[in-house]
Amino acid sequence: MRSLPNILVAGTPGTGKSTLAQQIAEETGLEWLDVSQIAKENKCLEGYDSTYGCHVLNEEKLLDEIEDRMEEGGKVVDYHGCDFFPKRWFDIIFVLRTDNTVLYDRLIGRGYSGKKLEDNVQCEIFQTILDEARESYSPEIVFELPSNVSSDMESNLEKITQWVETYKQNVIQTM
Ligand SMILES: Nc1ncnc2c1ncn2[C@@H]1O[C@H](COP(=O)(O)OP(=O)(O)O)[C@@H](O)[C@H]1O
Repeated sequence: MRSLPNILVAGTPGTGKSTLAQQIAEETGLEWLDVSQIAKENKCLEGYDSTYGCHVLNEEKLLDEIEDRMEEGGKVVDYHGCDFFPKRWFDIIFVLRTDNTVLYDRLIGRGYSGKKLEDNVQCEIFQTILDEARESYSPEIVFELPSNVSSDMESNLEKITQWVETYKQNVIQTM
């Protein structure tokens, strides 16, 4: 058991991952690894996908980049995909879920349109990320959390903070 847990926050773009991950870090003292930023800074992005208007992630390079920090424990990672991370890295996975109409408005607000908008809303409708998480990790460590309104965010933060506290207590008891 790691002395501090690693948490993955997954979900379709716009479901609130980076907002929640930052709040978890502030509240619990765990360190937020901003994977998108780390990928940019360390040249882990290559090629350009014109349909989605984004760069293609070199997953192996990103994993090498964050491996040492992940092995230390005490990290919060947020990313839309979750199947390419080593299974051993995470103690718990939260998948944020947002109603399609709410998500649609958030993505429009972010400037998404056309196929990029449609595909992301469909990804949420078909619970693609939740299925991916359940297939990639033990289902008992994968939790689905609603993320429609700000009170959802607050209650998610409270639950996760409580979980981290319980984890720390269990570590102390097993020492
Ligand atoms: N539960 C929520 N209630 C209200 N607004 C939210 C909620 N979750 C996210 N948002 C808003 O939606 C937008 C996208 O959130 P963000 O954290 O960037 O999503 P992601 O990292 O999943 O792409 C932000 O403007 C954020 O404030």
